[in-house]
Formats: sequence, C-alpha cells, structure tokens
Amino acid sequence: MSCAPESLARWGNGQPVIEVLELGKTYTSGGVTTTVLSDVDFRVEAGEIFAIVGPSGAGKSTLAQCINLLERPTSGNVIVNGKNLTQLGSRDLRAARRSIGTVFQSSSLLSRRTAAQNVALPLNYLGVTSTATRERVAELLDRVGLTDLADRYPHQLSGGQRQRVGIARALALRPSVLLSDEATSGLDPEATDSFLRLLTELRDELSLAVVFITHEMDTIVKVADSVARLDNGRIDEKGSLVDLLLDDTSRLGRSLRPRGASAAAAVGQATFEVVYRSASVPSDWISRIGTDIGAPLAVLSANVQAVDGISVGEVVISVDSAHANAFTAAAATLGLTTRANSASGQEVAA
Ligand SMILES: Nc1ncnc2c1ncn2[C@@H]1O[C@H](COP(=O)(O)OP(=O)(O)OP(=O)(O)O)[C@@H](O)[C@H]1O
Repeated sequence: MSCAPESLARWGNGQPVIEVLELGKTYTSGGVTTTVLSDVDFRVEAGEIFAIVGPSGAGKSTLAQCINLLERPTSGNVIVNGKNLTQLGSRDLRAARRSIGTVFQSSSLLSRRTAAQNVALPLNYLGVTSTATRERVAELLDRVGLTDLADRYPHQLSGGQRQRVGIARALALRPSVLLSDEATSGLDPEATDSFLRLLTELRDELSLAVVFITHEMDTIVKVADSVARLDNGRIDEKGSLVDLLLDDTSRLGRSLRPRGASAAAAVGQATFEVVYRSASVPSDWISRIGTDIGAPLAVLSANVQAVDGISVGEVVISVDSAHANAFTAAAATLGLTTRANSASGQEVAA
C-alpha cells in the first residue's frame, strides 16, 4: 500500500456513500474452485471519483458485477448509504440497487429503442407515469446535451453520444453511486475527454460517489480523486491520485505519471530522471538549480501537468558530469527526487 505521509485529498465529508468490505468471489465448476476476487476493500465518499485500474484478467468486470450485485459476492459486504446490499432479499435488493447507476461500454444500449426510450427504461421498469417519464427523460437528455437527438436509434449516434445516453440512463433514478465500467473504452480521445468532463460536472452537481473502472492510465489522471490497482483479484495499492503521483516509491504512481521519449544527452553529461515529490516544487526549479550549481541543465523530455492545482510528473535532464552530485543535492532541497540513468539507458538509483 502507498502511505504518503500527508494526504492531499480534497473531496468529501468523511462519510462513505459506498463501502466495499473484504469482498471475495470464487467460481466453482467441475469440482475446481477459482478465486477471482479476494479481500477487496475500499470506500468512496460523496463527490469522489475512485478509479480502479488493473490489467486484463485482474477481476475488474467481476468486481463491477459484484458491486451492484448482478453477481453475488462469495464473501464480504457491499454497503450503500448504510444499507448492506449483501444481506437483502431479492425485493429489497431491487429497490436498493436503484442507488447505483451503471454506465457500461457503448454496446449496452438497446438497439431497437431510441435514445429517449433507452433513457426511459429504468423509469418504465419502475412504473413511473408516462408524463413524469417524459419530463425526466427530457431533463436528462438536456443535461447531457442530446435533446436534438432524442429520437435517434443507437446506430445513428456516435460512440461518444451513445455514452451520453448511457450516463443519462444511469442517472434516471437519481442514484448516489455511479459505477462506470470501462465506459470510455473504444472512444476516440475527443469523445473520451468530453465524457470525462461530463462525468466530473455531474459528480460535482449531484455529489455522486463514482467508481470508475478502467485500464486507461491517462484517463485516470484526468478524472480520478483516488486510485486503486487491482491485480490477480486483490487491491495491491491505493491512495489519493496526487499522493500517488508524488510518491516516487509507488509502482502505481510511476505507471500513472505521464512519460515520453527523451532526447539523447551530449557526451560528458550525466542524465537524471527527476520526479516531483512535493506539492511545493518551485516552477523555476531548472534555472534556480542551474544558478546554484553554476552549470546549465538541459531538458531532454518533460511530462509535467497540474493535478488539483499541484504540479506532478517527471522531467529528464542532463548536466555536466562534474556537477552531478551538486545537482542531486540541490534538487532534493526543492522537493525533487532524482534517479541517475546509466549510459546503457538502465536506471540506477542515485
Ligand atoms: N464465471 C466464471 N468462472 C470462472 N472464472 C471466471 C468466470 N468469470 C470470470 N472468470 C475469471 O476471472 C478472472 C477475472 O475476469 P474479469 O473479466 O473480471 O477480469 P477483467 O479485469 O475485467 O479483464 P478484462 O480487462 O480483460 O475485461 C479471469 O481470469 C476470468 O477468466
């Protein structure tokens, strides 16, 4: 687990909306038992986007199904607004499930129903009157910017538009939890950004607790407040996004930090990978260190961005080898961690 000394988390009032406690899932077939999830434990507050990332086969889809109890967990609890879903009978469970709205990949819309009819589905199942349904659907389609496309069928919509219909449908019953299961998979970058903007706005407007399941690291950096990594059915690391990005010992933080190819250093130069590990690194650190040590720094690549107003990322720089030690010492005083790259390109801890 990542344990950054001082959390920079900004969301919530401390009260979880959804708690997933020691959740486990096994499948038994032909006398063989397969464990897919073990001891999965997390809490999400109102207004928080909690991302779950993991490689293929890690158990993400199974976890999504267990959270809304489409699959029964073998062990553990799922508690939403203080109600333990795993202990409810089927009737009460149907009612409690309304507090979780789910957006899946775009294919989940019914192809023979229009956008408006797809959004109306949860209201139809609930027996809401046609007048009230029409009003609510109009309100939802307006909110996701699709009023003009209400009568189109899914195949007449772009992938991004289909996902907007999906999000409107997920919100139809005013849930307090939104579960997004690979909802941006297959969308182009522009449609992905537009979906993420909408998700963030809705999270703020409706104080939603969002569980955001994905395998896309760059998406997480754009949207998440906190992140957990699922591997082999277990959460092996979790923390606030900013804490993880600033933690140079975190494997998850490292995989979340944006990176790109670096230019080659000039002969006689030492190369360093520099990681922001403090929220207060001065923006002019390159010139400050250069002046301090009396040698210029060359930038070979830079991948720095603001997350929650804090600069995070990595910069690869080179400096005259004779000044390498002075450079690492000066960088440390400014909240930067340095890692020397050897001539072969392999990293060596400095
Ligand atoms: N009904 C089942 N019976 C046995 N094993 C299953 C069953 N459903 C899923 N699994 C196994 O559980 C593991 C996790 O599958 P899951 O689909 O949840 O992973 P995932 O992280 O969503 O993967 P992907 O990103 O590829 O969709 C896989 O090894 C899968 O083979």
